[in-house]
Amino acid sequence: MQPDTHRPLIVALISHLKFNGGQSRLAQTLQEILPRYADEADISIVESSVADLLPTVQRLEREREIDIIICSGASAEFLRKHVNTTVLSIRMGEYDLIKALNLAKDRGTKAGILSHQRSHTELKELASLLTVEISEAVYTSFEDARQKTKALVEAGYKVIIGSPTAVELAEEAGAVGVSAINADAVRRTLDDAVAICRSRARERLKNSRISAVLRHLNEGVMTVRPDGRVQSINTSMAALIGASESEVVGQMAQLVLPGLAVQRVLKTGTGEENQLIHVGTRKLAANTMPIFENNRIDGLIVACQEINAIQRADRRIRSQTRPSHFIARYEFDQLLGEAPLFRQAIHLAQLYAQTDSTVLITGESGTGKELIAQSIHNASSRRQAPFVAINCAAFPEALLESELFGYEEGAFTGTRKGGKGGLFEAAHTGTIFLDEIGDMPVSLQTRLLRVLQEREVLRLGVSEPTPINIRVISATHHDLLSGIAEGRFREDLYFRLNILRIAVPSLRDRAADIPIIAKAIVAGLAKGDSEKQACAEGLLDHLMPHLITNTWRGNIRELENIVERAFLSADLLEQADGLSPSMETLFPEFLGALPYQRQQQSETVKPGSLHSLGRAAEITHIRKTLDACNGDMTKTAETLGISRSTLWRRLRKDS
Ligand SMILES: Nc1ncnc2c1ncn2[C@@H]1O[C@H](COP(=O)(O)OP(=O)(O)OP(=O)(O)O)[C@@H](O)[C@H]1O
Repeated sequence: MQPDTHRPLIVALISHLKFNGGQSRLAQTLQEILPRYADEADISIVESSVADLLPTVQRLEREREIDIIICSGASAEFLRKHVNTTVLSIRMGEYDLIKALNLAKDRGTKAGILSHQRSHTELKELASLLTVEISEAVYTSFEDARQKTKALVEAGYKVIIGSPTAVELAEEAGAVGVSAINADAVRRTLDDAVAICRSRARERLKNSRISAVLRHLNEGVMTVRPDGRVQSINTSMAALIGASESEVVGQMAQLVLPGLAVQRVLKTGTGEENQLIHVGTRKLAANTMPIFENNRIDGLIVACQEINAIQRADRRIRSQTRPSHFIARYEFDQLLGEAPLFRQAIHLAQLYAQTDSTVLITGESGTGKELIAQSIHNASSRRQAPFVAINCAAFPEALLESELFGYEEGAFTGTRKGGKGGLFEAAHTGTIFLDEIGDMPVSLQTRLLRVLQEREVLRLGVSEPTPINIRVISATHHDLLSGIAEGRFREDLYFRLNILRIAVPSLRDRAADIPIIAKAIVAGLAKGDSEKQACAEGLLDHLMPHLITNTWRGNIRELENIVERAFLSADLLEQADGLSPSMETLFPEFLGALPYQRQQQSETVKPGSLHSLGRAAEITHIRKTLDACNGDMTKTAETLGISRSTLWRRLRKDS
């Protein structure tokens, strides 16, 4: 912002009926008081004949901008009508009048007072104090002043008090003129003029601050006068409408921004927000607000933004404020595995990433379905947008519904103030990953189908849908076709989801990858500690034959657990105090007397069988862990080393 370097110019104008070019007494006295204003303003004393008044001022105005002109009564009145510069009239004060009346008294005559426009009511009392007979005549123009002076003189008032012009008129009429406009009166008026200049400087500073703010706003701003015409625009608005300020100032705002609610807001005084208007090929959102001055509408302020810019900002803000769990961390090259079956699945996923179609990923739990979904998102054109994953098996139906669709405040008891957007809305412009889709309750499947068909989402308790732009990737370890046959899964939804399909092989089906993955997990855990790494790798070598047999039914999540255990146990087995645990105790699922073997899902468990006892012990353990974790499913799953969905499934089977 530029500093205010403006130095005000005040012109003290002394007018004379007859002016011969010399310097009047008043001008001389004024000259003496000028130094006191040196810090505030330039003051120029100008004398002129009444006849030359206007050309003189016009000449001065051409030379330099005049801030204020001060001059006496009728001259001030005359100038105000003809020039734009502010004109202050030098008024006689009571003290000036007393001095003038004293003079008249000394001359022993009645005194006539010529006042411009306003009569001095206090004069009568003053006159009685001074024992001078007075008569006041109020005039409005030079000619009027001349007539009134003449009349006073004819009525025996031989002293006429008034402005320098009145003095001349008195002398012209054969009376004595006494000027009531002395240096004091001019000084008072100069003080007023300087105060006005100061307040204008403050106003200018305020305005330049506001203009600086408006100039730097990205929003286009336009101010509109009460008559609906453009008063000003900032540079952003000029760019939006493709016209310069000088081209639009003074035009009807409605022509500049067609369809803008100018007249309506001026009439009602109620602002209108987010009005959609078209300027050429541009779509703008306009906010039109009334400006009130003393309770009256004094114009409008219009703020516009290009819709595209709003959407870009919205995307940027959303991505910056996106919770960390709405970000896909994995990329294809982070997925481990060389087995042809796995590589084929990845190749397919890479191809699908180039499209925007719905993908269904099938495979056993823990095979890496979510990682593949994340990698597809990160390789797709939506990579900058959110990746929102939800496990449909991990929530009770009502909670899953509100999580997915969101709700309006008051839609049900316990709603959050202001409502809450669901995950579909959170995934807008990005990808939603619906894990364990086969576990989604049928009622929600119907709502999901509507979202997929209409591409809009309806929050609970709301009738107005919100349009969304999302890619859907779903995953399941279930056989959805048997779900359809059993009435647990909607066939039409299956066809909607099953457009592109990826089958992720289980670890059993790519056993050759087990050592590769196990090694990578160890390296990750060792964090550069090569001794520890070698130790754990040695231990894993012992376990590897058991891991790669077809009897071990674990997938990568289970492999991670075992490798972590091996990594932590390697130290223990090294201890030479005879207390080190045996391999059998550490890895009972492979080496123990009662090996834990995962049951095939299809396998039925006969009550009373060894398996059913194992299941009962497992459930008891799960429940105990759940209690210890205060019901926190995530913590419980972590402690047990299983996924939330597996935990949920186990608990459901138990209930
Ligand atoms: N190819 C891979 N390379 C490295 N790690 C993998 C790979 N696939 C999966 N993982 C790891 O295995 C674990 C399980 O992966 P993920 O959650 O993607 O499986 P999922 O099939 O989605 O499981 P669920 O059906 O239980 O949700 C994760 O910790 C992941 O890091």
